[in-house]
Amino acid sequence: VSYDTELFETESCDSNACFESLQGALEDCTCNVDTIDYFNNVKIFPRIQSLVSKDYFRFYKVNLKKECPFWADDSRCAMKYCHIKPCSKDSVPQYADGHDDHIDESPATKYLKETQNECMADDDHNPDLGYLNMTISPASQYEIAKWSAHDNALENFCESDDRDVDAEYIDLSLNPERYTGYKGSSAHRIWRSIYEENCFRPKANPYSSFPFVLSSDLSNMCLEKRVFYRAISGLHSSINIHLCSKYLLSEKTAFAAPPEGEWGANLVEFQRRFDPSMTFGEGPNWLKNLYFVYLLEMRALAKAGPYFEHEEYYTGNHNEDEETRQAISNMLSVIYTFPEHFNESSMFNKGIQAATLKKEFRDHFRNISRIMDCVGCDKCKLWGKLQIQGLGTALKILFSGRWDGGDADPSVGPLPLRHKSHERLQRTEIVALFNAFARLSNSIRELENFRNMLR
Ligand SMILES: Cc1cc2nc3c(=O)[nH]c(=O)nc-3n(C[C@H](O)[C@H](O)[C@H](O)COP(=O)(O)OP(=O)(O)OC[C@H]3O[C@@H](n4cnc5c(N)ncnc54)[C@H](O)[C@@H]3O)c2cc1C
Repeated sequence: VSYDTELFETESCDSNACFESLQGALEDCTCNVDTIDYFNNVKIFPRIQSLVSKDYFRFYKVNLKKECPFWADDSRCAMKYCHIKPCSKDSVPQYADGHDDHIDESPATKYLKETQNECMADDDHNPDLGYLNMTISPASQYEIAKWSAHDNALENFCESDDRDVDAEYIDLSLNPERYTGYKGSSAHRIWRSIYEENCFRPKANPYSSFPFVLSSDLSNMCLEKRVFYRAISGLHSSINIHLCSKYLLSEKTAFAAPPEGEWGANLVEFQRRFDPSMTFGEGPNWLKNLYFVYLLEMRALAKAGPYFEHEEYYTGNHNEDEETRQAISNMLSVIYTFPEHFNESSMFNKGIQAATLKKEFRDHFRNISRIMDCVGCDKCKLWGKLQIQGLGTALKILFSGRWDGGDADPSVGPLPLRHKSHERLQRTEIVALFNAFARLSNSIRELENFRNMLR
């Protein structure tokens, strides 16, 4: 299948085709799209959005300066107006020299082949739109210092970059996920590498370009590999829905535009990305994958519910901490009532191979989180890292085994809904999981807006 770029240059049709196919069963779970639409838009969306505006969830500690382990630093070499000539032979590490056709699978060279021609792609970046606002008020800084002291006193077993010297708190409310102008070969290299990390492509990639995986091939994959692909694809959809719903409609310099520029929903952009006629029929499947990853994360929240209900949510402000805990309990009580949770017990249970597959699953996911350090736009990197860490936390709850057993609640039928566990999560994991779920919830809500625009 070759990718016909002309398709993307045609005017978008005003058909409702992406929504016509976006209904009914989701596959790999018992649920359907309409059930989730109603449940999310009416019950979950208002609760989770209010929750993530609380201080505990508003500040996310992350290291955005980590070097990309796979290719020469993209953001530096692709920056507009950079006076140092980007990617001159001397500035590129020896392994990226481009003369060696030999490809090995060591991390540093794994994705190298594509990097070599792409460092000059200056037009793919707009530093203004990708600008990350690092402001934290002095009062917040003081409070945050107290949080760190509190957290450091706890035992921590998981590796994450919030302890790196370069890790910094970022106020998520100052940096909404929206259109940044990050596109072209640099963004494609990231997505391609991520899908390549999905060892789980059904066959050696026969496609000369996009799409990386055809949905018709998914039925040849085992459930675990399909779940992996669908989770990543669902996240991809969510990111792209956000950039369509918060699109830069007119620049600040345009006549009569507000000083910030005018931001809002761009239906043509949405259709270009999801209409079946523009995506080899794949768009509606990519949207279904969004619902799928939403179910996955919601199930993780339910499973670790007893733990979340009793976590401290420490910010030093006792009243706010208590409010946060109550808001979480309230949202979880709604989540517990969802009738058709994703059932992870059907995964990784087929004999000896299951353990190997599980390890592979985890390793591949870790690699994806490392690829996030290669994203060449700080704002995209921030939200990419957060959402991958959130999804990783959900997978850990579902599949590490550490949240199984205990006192599961048998009153809810064959799938024990919530499990007591003595495991703890780090602050960044909790912040990432709830914010990631809030992003997915917001995407499903935004789909409703696009659906209404097409009526
Ligand atoms: C981690 C990350 C975060 C980003 N964050 C932002 C952001 O905050 N704001 C912003 O404006 N841009 C962001 N981008 C860029 C954005 O995702 C697109 O890459 C960019 O807009 C170019 O879009 P495109 O139409 O060329 O297709 P892309 O989205 O780049 O996709 C490449 C190809 O993948 C296939 N594909 C598309 N969607 C799916 C799917 N859901 N499942 C499976 N396959 C799919 C298609 O064949 C498509 O042609 C981010 C990119 C990355 C990698």
